[in-house]
Amino acid sequence: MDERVPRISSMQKGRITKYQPCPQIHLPDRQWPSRTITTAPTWCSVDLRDGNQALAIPMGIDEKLAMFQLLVQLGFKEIEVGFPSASQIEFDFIRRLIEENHIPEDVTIQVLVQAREELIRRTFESLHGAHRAIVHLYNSTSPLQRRVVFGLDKPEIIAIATRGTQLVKELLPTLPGTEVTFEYSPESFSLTEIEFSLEICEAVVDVWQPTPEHKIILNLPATVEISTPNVHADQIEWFCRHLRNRETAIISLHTHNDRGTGVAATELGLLAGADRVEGTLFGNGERTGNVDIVTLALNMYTQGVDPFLDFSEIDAVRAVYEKCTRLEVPIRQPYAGELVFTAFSGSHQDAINKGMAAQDPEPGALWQIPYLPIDPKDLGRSYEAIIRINSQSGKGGVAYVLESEYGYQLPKAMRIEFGKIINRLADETGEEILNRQILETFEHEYLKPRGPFQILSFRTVQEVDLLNHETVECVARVSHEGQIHELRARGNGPIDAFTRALNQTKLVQFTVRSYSEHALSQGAEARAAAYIEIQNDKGESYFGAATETNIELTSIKALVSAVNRSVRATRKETDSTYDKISV
Ligand SMILES: CC(=O)SCCNC(=O)CCNC(=O)[C@H](O)C(C)(C)COP(=O)(O)OP(=O)(O)OC[C@H]1O[C@@H](n2cnc3c(N)ncnc32)[C@H](O)[C@@H]1OP(=O)(O)O
Ligand SMILES: CC(C)C(=O)C(=O)O
Repeated sequence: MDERVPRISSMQKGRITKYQPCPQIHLPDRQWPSRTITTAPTWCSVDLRDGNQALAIPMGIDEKLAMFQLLVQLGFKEIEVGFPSASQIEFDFIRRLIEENHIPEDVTIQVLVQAREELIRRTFESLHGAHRAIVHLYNSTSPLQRRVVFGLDKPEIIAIATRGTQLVKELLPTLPGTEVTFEYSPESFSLTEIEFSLEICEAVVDVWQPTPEHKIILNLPATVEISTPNVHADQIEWFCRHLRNRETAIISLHTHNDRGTGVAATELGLLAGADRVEGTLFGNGERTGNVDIVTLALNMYTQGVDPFLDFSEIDAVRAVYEKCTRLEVPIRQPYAGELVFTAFSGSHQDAINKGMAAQDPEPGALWQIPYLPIDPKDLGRSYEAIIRINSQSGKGGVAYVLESEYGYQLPKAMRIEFGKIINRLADETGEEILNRQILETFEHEYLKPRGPFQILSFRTVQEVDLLNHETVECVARVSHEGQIHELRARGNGPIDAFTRALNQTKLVQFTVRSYSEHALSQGAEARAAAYIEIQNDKGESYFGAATETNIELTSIKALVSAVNRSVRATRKETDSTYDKISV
C-alpha cells in the first residue's frame, strides 16, 4: 500500500459489535418453503410516488403523465400516483388525471399520506371526482423510529394510526362519487417487533371495520431490507396466520433492495401468503430501490405463470422510463439490460447455436435454449445481438453469426478453420468483432479472387458410354501468375474432372476431401453457396467457398478458392488480413 495514502480504516475486524443479526421469527411449522407461485398477485406500481420521491429531480407533471400512461399500457390496475399533500405539483397532477379523464375505468389510483390531520384533509381534496381511489395511510412503527423520530411509546404510536384511520373514515362522505379502499402501512414493518405490527394493524382494522366484500389493504413494508429473504417470508407467514379475520384483508408486500434481495424477498413473501405487490419498474426507489416489478413479472412468466403485465416491447418501456426518471437501466438488468441476451463466450455460443437449430419454431412450443431463460422475441428483442464475437468466442458463435445474419451454412470442419481466423483477428485487435467484419473477413478469405490461380473460362461436356457410364470432360482456361493454361481432363463429374486438370499442370497436387452446397436465396436468380475441402501433397486441409447463380460454376470457383488458399499458405503468406479489410 502507498505510504502517502492516509489509512482510513473504518470497518470493524474480528468480533463485530457495531451490527447485529435481525431477530428470527419463531415459526417451526412454516409452510412457505414447500409452496410455489401459481398465480400473479395484484400489482401496484409505486413509480409515481416511492420511485419519484427518490429522484434528484422528481418528475414534472408531463413526465408523470407519460409514466402513468405507460403503466396503464403495461396492464397495471392499481397505480400510486403521488403524495398529494406533499407539494402543489403532486396535487395538481392528481387533479389533472381526474379532470382530464386519464384514468381508465378499470384502473384505481392510490395516494399516500402520513397519519396527520391537515395532510389527510388535503389528500381528500385532491380526490374529488375520482371514480375509485385507494387512500394509503402510514406511520412508522419500529422501536428505533418510535424512540428517535416520535419519542412515543407503543400505545401512542397506535393512537397515531387509529386517529388517522378514523379521520379517513369520517371524510368518506366528502367524496360521494368515489369508491374508497383503505390501505394502512406499519412503515418499517421489517424492523418492527412482529407482535406489535399485528397489534397496530388489528387496531386499525377495528376502526375501519373491513368485510370480505370491502377488504382493507394491510401493506407490510420492508422499508429497509434487513434480513435474508427467508426471514421476510417468516414475518409475512406469521402475520397472515395470526391476523384476525384474515378474509377481510388483502396482504400487500412493499420490499426494498438494501441487501440486493428485494426480488427474492418478494417471491418468498408471496409463497408466505401475500396477495399484492407494490414495486417499481426496474427497481427505482429510495437508496438501492424498491423491488423491480419487471423482474418479478417476467420471473413468473418464465415459470409458466401469466403475470398479467405485458412487457412485449421492453426497449420502449425502458426508453420511457429513462426519459421520465433521467436514470439509466444497467446493461445487466434482468430481462431489460442491453447485454442480457448476449453471449460472448465460446461454449455458451456453441450451445445457443445448437439450441436454436433444435428449437421447435411453433409459437407456444416449449422454449429450450441453453443460457437463455426467455425468448428475447417475447420482449420485442431480436436474435441479432444474442451472439457477439470477441477473443472469448469460439467457432460456434462465428458460424451462428454467418448463418443467422448472412445465410452461410459452413460445414462443421470449416467452422473450425474460419473460427481460428476470427479468433486471431480478435486477439490482434483486442476488440469486439462486429457482424459486418465477420462477413467481410469471410468474403475476403474465401470468396474474393486473390490468386495465384484465376479461372477465365470453364465448360463441361457430358458423355455416356455404351455401358451407361457417365463421364464429364472439362475444358478450362486458367491463368497462373500471368501465364494462361488451357486445361482439359475427364472425370466422374465437373469437380473430379477439374481436379484432374489442375493436377496435370504440376503446379499443384491435391485431392478433394469434402463438398457441400446450399441455396442462399430463392427465385429465378437464386444464388447457391458451395464449400470444398482439399488436401494438399503435405497432407494439409484447406477450405474454399464460392457463391454464384450457376451451381456448377459455384463448385468450380469454390475449388479454386481452396487451391489458392492452400498455395498462399504454403508460401507462408499470412492469412491475417485484417489491415486490408475495410472496417
Ligand atoms: C418510507 C417512505 O417512503 S414513507 C414516504 C416518504 N415520502 C415523503 O416523505 C415524501 C413527501 N413528504 C413531504 O413532502 C413532507 O414530509 C410532508 C409534506 C409530508 C410533511 O412535511 P413537514 O411536516 O414539513 O415535514 P416532515 O415530514 O419533516 O414532518 C415530520 C413530522 O411529522 C411526523 N411524522 C412523520 N411521519 C409521520 C406519519 N406517517 N404519521 C404521522 N406523523 C408523522 C414526525 O414525527 C415529525 O413530527 P415532529 O415535527 O413533531 O417532530
Ligand atoms: C409508505 C411505505 C409503504 C413505504 O414507502 C415504505 O415503507 O417504503
